[in-house]
Amino acid sequence: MQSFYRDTWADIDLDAIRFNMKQMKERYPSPKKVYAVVKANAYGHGDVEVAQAALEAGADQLAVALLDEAVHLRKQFPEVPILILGRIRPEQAPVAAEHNLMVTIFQSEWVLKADQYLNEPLQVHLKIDTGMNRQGIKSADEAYALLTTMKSTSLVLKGVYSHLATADEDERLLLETQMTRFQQYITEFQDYFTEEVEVHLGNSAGAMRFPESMYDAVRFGIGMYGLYPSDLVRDETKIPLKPAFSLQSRLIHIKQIEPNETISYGTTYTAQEKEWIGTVPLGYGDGWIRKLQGFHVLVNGKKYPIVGRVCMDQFMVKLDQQFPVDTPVVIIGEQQGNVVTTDDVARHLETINYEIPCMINQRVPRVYHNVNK
Ligand SMILES: Cc1ncc(COP(=O)(O)O)c(CNc2conc2O)c1O
Repeated sequence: MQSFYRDTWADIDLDAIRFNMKQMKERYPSPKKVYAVVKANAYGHGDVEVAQAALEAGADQLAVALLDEAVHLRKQFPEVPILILGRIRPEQAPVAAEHNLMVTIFQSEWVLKADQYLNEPLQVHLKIDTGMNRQGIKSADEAYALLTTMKSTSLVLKGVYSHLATADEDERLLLETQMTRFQQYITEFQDYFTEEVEVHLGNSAGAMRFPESMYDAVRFGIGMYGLYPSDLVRDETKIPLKPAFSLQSRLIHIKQIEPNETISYGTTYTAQEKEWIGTVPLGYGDGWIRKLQGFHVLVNGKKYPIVGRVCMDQFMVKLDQQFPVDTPVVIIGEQQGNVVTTDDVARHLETINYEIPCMINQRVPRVYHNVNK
């Protein structure tokens, strides 16, 4: 039963999520662990639905960015290990402990402050910054100070990890530097990083390219959604992935305009001849931004250009014939053997595929397919 009224929606294929997770599990089998990275509402796909499908397909644990995301998922998944990748506030440590969440730490002062609020154990993963320069401790001295400080607290070390900045690129210097630095920490602090401490380093690119060098667990994000971290990873690994996200709509209006008539705000498009113009109910109010003027969509299996400025709720396309109202429009996905990919949209916007499903906001309903397995 459809629970929305509008003529635009995103189809999420949960069988694709399962297929992609199985590809990762095949290349990185148990007892190694795979985190399904479902932060940012599962990269715009829907965190609960994706987490459920990923777990069905063999994912061992979940990773999110925010305490808010983790608490939301804990309500749906009472037993699954959940790691928060971002920093939470020290005063929120009891919330994480109460919900049995794993928290990322990398500041000694945080450890001391959080412990003042805690009256039960809190599971933590130590983040090491080996070159991403975003979060993490930066030296062995810092690591020693933090681990020493931890001894007298309620914090329980459950993991140690780092994040790779260029695993998706044909760049070896920083990649090898990061891997070497990480191993140096693992060796130097082996008395702290015992069997119970999970060691993890890989994102999708690291996990797909170098599974044998990825320690105890990998954090599988973009690949789970059927998108490659880069063309290099796709071509080098040849791992088959199936895109889970497609974006559908219908023509809500079609008319013919005369030569020299203009389209939309600011008259940035002028018809050169009699032209059929269709209106599609998606706009920058949905995250389909104005820079997508000049991109294209599929109607009847053929690519047609977006003409004139994208509005808040609609955009216009130049057609080559009259189509009836309600004619299906594929904005991202396949139609009659033709395809517009998330990568095509990313290329037009001079960005990466990660950003595209994330940018399509929650005014666009997500419709889940192949839910129960
Ligand atoms: C710490 C950490 N681990 C794993 C992942 C998963 O990476 P993947 O999707 O390439 O597999 C991310 C993704 N973080 C981001 C992806 O894009 N921008 C980010 O900050 C991350 O920040």
